[in-house]
Amino acid sequence: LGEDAPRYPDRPVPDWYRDAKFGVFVHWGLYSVAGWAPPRRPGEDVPVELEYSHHQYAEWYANTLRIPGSPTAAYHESSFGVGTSYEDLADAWTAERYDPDGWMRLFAACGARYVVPTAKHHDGFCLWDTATTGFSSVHRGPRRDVVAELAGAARSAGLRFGLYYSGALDWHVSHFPPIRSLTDLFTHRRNDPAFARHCFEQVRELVEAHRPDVLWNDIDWPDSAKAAGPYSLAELFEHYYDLVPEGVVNDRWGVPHLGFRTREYRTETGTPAWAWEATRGLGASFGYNRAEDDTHLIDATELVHLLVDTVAKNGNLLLNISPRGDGSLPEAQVARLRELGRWLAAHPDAVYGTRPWHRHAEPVGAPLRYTVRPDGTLNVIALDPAHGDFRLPADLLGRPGAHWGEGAAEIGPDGTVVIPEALRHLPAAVLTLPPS
Ligand SMILES: C[C@@H]1N[C@H](CN)[C@@H](O)[C@H](O)[C@@H]1O
Repeated sequence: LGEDAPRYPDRPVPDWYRDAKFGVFVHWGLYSVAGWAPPRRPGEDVPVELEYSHHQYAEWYANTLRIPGSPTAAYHESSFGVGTSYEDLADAWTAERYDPDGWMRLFAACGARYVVPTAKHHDGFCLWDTATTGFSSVHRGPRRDVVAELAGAARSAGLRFGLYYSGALDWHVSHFPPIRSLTDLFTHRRNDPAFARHCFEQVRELVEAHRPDVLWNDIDWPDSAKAAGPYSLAELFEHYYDLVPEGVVNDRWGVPHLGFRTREYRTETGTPAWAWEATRGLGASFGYNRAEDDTHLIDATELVHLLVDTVAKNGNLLLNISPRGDGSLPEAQVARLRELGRWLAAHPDAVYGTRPWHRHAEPVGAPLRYTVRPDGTLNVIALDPAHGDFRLPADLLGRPGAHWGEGAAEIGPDGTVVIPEALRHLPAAVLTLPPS
């Protein structure tokens, strides 16, 4: 870094974030009106040359639509007619079933401790009362300050409130050809000072109006803001932390300052020492995709396993929900969220406030995950207990006081742990071992 490179703060990730473990991501925006992408089931892939023309992310609709011959271009014309542009959809966005309080009460009931809605995605449509553009939910479509309503509803529901911002891409103010490759993704974006100021001013509005507990930037930030000076990223971070002392940022700003690291539809292989967050949709898309059905969604048991595996590896899970354009929540997604919430409500001490053990799982043998409570109690979490009894690893043999929640656990001299019949239907059963 040159001598004029700005100095970035070195801040620990706040305990509230590390203790929270589970958040809900909300991708809701103009793209939710069309709400369509080529659906993709778990494990399905497309050849790399079709990666962007057949993008599975429905929130990429504005880009995919511009790729000649793409399925999205065909869907758009057949659904909205040849003369309708993506931006015309802004006036068709009524959000008549949008219920911010209902959303947040549901997320809190499902065990989320924080929520991160999109304030502006790559399409450039802003969901707050911004002075920087008329392309917003206040000036067009819903004619509502969505971010303000979500911030109030989240905090009334006892949730920490974060905001997603697309710092690298804003297709409303950029005039590049459509992104058709990973190379395009990093070249078809503005890095000029005018755009850097535009982004700075938008995020400053959001920070000053809503004091978001999380600033979740995506992909990168305009390069011209990475040197010291007015409208620089360093200045924005300083302003943010002054106003939000317990605030935290992610790792997608393109500078040597980060809070938690992010993994999108991926996980960590081991247990990193740093705080990180796994994020994914319930299906293959973050934005609502009407072409997805139950077979495209992760099932509830896998969801519990994903959360437990992530927490055992020192991570948080930021699970996305995709509201429809009218503001209603897809029932199949809500059902999975509620199922996860039921498991979490019955096993809060296995997750919230825990920290990793010295290993997250067993290299071979029983599918176990480990977390440690603040008092040193070890949670031995058996995934899929229906598969029956398992053997405790040698370093846990002989530790007294093993419990299954209410009752003492039966452990044979060879370490065989009998899973009570009453627990075998659960996505995961939690055996506790008192501090050694
Ligand atoms: C959380 C996801 N991040 C990607 C960029 N990696 C976005 O392109 C995508 O639309 C979604 O917002």
